[in-house]
Amino acid sequence: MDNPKPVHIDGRAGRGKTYCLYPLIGALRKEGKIPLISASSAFAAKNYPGGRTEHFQYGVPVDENNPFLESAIGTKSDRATVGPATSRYQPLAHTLAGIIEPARNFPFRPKWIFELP
Ligand SMILES: Nc1ncnc2c1ncn2[C@@H]1O[C@H](COP(=O)(O)OP(=O)(O)OP(=O)(O)O)[C@@H](O)[C@H]1O
Repeated sequence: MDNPKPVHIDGRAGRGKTYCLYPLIGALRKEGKIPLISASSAFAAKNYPGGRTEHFQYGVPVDENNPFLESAIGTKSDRATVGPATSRYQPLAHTLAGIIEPARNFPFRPKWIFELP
């Protein structure tokens, strides 16, 4: 927990992803940390207390004419280095950069990214 990295947890339905994350979320909350829990669908987000959809949590643009959900931040942009540099993560990277940079002295600093497909 002291050396955070993005963690991708994958697995077929019912294989224990939620079961694995619940104790981790609980441990982070017990330490006074604020895990931001989001999923690509509301159905999946509802599995987690406080879970939100990615488009709600990170302002992922939703545009039925643009299925690629690309933000204006380029993948090679400094602002995209916070998260994995793929178009899907650009809004997330943008949001995290916006939170982390001005908030160095603020206790609200996201550190771990658990990606659930
Ligand atoms: N290691 C385990 N030991 C005991 N029970 C487990 C374990 N892993 C999962 N389970 C149980 O299996 C069921 C399915 O697990 P879980 O909901 O975590 O799967 P999931 O991968 O998140 O599923 P989904 O993709 O449908 O959201 C749950 O009832 C959970 O309690």
